[in-house]
Amino acid sequence: MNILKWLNKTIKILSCVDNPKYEAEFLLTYVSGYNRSFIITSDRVELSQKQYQYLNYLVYRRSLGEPIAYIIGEKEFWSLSLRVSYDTLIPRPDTEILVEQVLFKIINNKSTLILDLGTGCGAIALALAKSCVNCYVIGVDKSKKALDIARINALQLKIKNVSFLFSNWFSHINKKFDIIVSNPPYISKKEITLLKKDIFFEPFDALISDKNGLSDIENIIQQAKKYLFIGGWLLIEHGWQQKIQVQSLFKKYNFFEIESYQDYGGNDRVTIGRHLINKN
Ligand SMILES: C[S@@+](CC[C@H](N)C(=O)[O-])C[C@H]1O[C@@H](n2cnc3c(N)ncnc32)[C@H](O)[C@@H]1O
Repeated sequence: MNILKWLNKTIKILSCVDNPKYEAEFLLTYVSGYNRSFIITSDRVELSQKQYQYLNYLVYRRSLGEPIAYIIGEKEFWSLSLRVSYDTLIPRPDTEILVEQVLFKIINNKSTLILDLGTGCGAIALALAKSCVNCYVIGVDKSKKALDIARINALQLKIKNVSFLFSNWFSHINKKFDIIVSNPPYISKKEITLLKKDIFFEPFDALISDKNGLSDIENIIQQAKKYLFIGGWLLIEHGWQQKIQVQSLFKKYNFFEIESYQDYGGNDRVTIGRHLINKN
């Protein structure tokens, strides 16, 4: 079968996804190694039997809703190509807002010790470590399999000012940090049923939290001051409807300079607060 015929057939099969043409072309470039302009200008080129069979297998997986990132085992975040697996959440572009806040509002090239709670494939920790050579970042997770992926990513990207360790939130942390960041699970059990089916391929432990999605966020905010130097910052990613509740939790646990920031889609996404006085 030639490229044109395969594309036309695949675009129909993938009509259930948001952008079938883009995804069909993406899978074709991934399997064939041809770039997009070659695909467009040379669409009469025949696919080999091996390419054809492998492509159809990947398209079948995609048609069942499996995210492209799991199919190819990779996702770009902060211009870093990161390995992902079924044990890690797929990093989202919205999370780059949190990285931007740390780098441009708080650090300003100062030497800084950062803790990333719930690091998954290491996206936030690696983006911060790569962008700030004066920083040292520790990423923790309760999923040992996710930590293995994060360590592979650090090795492949040759990022040395980062390390990853097991911890159930703060359970294995015994020092203080300048900055604590987290993109914790924050989706409620009720809300998850309303989301796109792609999400059911991701680890539930990375997504769902009790108390309307706020249980892990509260747990982190409540404990964070013990692990922050005076003047240190806590930054938390949350759901677009959780800003008011998250700001209240920052106030309840005596954080100052509380502010929230929106993602690229204009949704409230990250709330930050500062530890200024030693009062619980
Ligand atoms: C929403 S994912 C975020 C992953 C990654 N930081 C990112 O932004 O792509 C939440 C992560 O928190 C981890 N996690 C959930 N509960 C945890 C706990 N009690 N202690 C440590 N990590 C936890 C999950 O395994 C998952 O990797």
